[in-house]
Amino acid sequence: MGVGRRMKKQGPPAPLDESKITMLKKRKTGEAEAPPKPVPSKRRRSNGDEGVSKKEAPKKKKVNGAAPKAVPVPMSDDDEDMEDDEFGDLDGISEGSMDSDDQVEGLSDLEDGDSVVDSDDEGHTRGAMFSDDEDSEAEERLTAANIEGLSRKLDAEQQEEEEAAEQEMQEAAMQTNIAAPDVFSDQAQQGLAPDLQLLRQRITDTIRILGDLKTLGLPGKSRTDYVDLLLDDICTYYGYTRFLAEKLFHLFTPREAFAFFEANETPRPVVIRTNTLRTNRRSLAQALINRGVVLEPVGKWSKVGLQVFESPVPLGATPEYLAGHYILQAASSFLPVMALAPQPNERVLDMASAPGGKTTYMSALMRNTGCVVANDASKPRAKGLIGNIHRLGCKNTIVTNMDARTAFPKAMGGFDRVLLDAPCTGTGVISKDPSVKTSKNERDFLAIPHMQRQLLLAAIDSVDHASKTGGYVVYSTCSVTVEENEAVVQYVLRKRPNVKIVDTGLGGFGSPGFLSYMGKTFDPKMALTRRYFPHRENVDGFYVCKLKKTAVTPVAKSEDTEPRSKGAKKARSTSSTASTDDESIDRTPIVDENGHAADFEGGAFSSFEDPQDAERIARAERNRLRRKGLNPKGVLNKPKKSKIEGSEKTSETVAPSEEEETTAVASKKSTNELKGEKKTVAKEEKKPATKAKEEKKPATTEKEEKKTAVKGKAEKKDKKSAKKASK
Ligand SMILES: C[S@@+](CC[C@H](N)C(=O)[O-])C[C@H]1O[C@@H](n2cnc3c(N)ncnc32)[C@H](O)[C@@H]1O
Repeated sequence: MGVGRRMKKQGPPAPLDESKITMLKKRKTGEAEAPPKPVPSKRRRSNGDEGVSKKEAPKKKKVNGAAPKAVPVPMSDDDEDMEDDEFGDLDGISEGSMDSDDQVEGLSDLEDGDSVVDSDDEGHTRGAMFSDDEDSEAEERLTAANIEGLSRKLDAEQQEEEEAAEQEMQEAAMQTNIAAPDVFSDQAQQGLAPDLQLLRQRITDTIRILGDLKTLGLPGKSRTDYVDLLLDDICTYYGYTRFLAEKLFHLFTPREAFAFFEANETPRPVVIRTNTLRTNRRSLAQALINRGVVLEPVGKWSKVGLQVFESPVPLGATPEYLAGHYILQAASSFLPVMALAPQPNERVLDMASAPGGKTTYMSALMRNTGCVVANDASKPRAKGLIGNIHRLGCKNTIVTNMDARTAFPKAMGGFDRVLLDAPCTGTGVISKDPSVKTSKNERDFLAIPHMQRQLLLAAIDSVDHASKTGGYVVYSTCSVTVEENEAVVQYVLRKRPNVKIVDTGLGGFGSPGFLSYMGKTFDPKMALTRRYFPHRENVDGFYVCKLKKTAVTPVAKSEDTEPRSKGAKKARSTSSTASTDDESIDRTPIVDENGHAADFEGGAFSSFEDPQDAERIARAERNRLRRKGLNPKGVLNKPKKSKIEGSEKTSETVAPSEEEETTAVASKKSTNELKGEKKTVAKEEKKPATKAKEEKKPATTEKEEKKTAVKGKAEKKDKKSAKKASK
């Protein structure tokens, strides 16, 4: 982060939005309109900043007029303090704090039951950050050093608010004065370079019309016409492919979709996570403020996050960074770990862990006890993971480099908890990686969810359901699409009736998972899963689901007979109920919700055997042919040709061959990502039936070749004898 580069460009990012929690709190207490209660004196800050409202803060800056000053504060916290910080650092935040009378029953802080405080409450001093009853002097110095930067931030925030208000007023005026605009009138301009301002205007107009189509819609124009136009405009304005724009658009109302696309154009706040194995948040904040960094706690929901507004030094190269006191980590990626809640002395698996943001957080929560197996299939990425583990001082961590789909639970199983932070399309992090806008196609949305399903089944099978302390799996992605989230969870619920969705424990932060989408309904408990959006919570788009395993997964016969690794055996034998391999295998067939036995043919991992999948695959195939300029009906209805003879697919061969292709895409993708995994991929790509066909192929060809050779010789002889005769 350069010196104020981003600040100059676009002002500071808005603080992470906790309004959901706050609103809940207000609703519950009925205090929404009530003025802030006076804070008990022992919790008040003693630096004279009490009552400094957001608006007053900038005045102070003018009076002082000085740059953020380095105020040396002794780093006196001992180990005890470090633990304090992780689990209690925000206790007693000054102006924002409430005494016990104010605490809202049932609305506890996410980590330790503190009441949740609205950071936007009037009278709440934003400068009051690190208050601690025992150390108010240190806090005072710390706040004084940070106040200048915070003031600047507030200035910019205020300006932003004023601009937004003005824009809103203009829009409102437009809405009342102007009749419904004819958004189709300037379509003739298509083909010319788009006037972005006009385009944006048309986007907002179309959204407004869609909000009240009956009154504002033109006669003869349907909702679909308006949605089509809007999607075209969104693609042109923001640079998405039509395919992805449509997919994302349908997650929201048109108005909210616009907010989502807009939010993808601005970066999320820079956040760092305090490594409590090395320091505590207060000491870290103090050290960074001394370097001129402007920051504040990320929000009441985390005890270890710091949101950085401005830094005159690169955050990835400070002495504190090099000493492993913190890691740069998006706020939303704290959430899966918080949901997993690994406990000291547990055995935990992080299935796809590089570069280790979550692994190292788990290790810290476990206070370097127990064991974290951090796996990643990519060797280069695993190197980064090892670097972070060393830098942050994680001593309870083992790094493995395997394809988690096939390696677990064969190589190791019986874990107390498993985190699967799955590889995904990244539609939640478009602001970080805008290439997603154009690079993700239909094929990705088949292959990636397929891989996610395989990984999640493996995650479930790797957990010890009888763990005394755990038995949990957390599934997360940084994508917002339903295919990669609810649909994956729904699939594994069907395949593994021995798991159920449980509360993530992340409180009111985020939105509930979808209960239905595009005509498909999901498990009612899907509402317990959490979704996070850039435009709602000002964090990267994320999905978190927590599952509890309630019984052993039956193992396919082929797996039963396979020798287990020593690690897996040991894990099983140490699990609280299972003393031998045999005992740990529950042979009762697992049935799905329709009473059908779960299908474990061909191993614990399923392939595209679902009718739902087959349908999607067939659709993808038709689209592929269309893209090639072929008529799918013509091609697919052609009589079946043998695979050896031609590459063209017939209707009978579509589903299986697409399956192979999709698996190959998934495998190819992982091969690209994962060097050194080629052997596994090759094995998966070749199915026995295909193999057999291919093995036959040389024999057939040999025969044909011989025939041709004999034929050729005979023809030559004929020609020679004909020549002789003519002579
Ligand atoms: C979303 S990233 C993980 C980020 C990580 N959890 C963190 O917090 O730093 C997904 C990871 O999955 C890995 N991956 C992809 N396919 C995999 C597979 N089949 N088995 C294990 N890891 C895989 C990728 O290499 C990538 O590092």
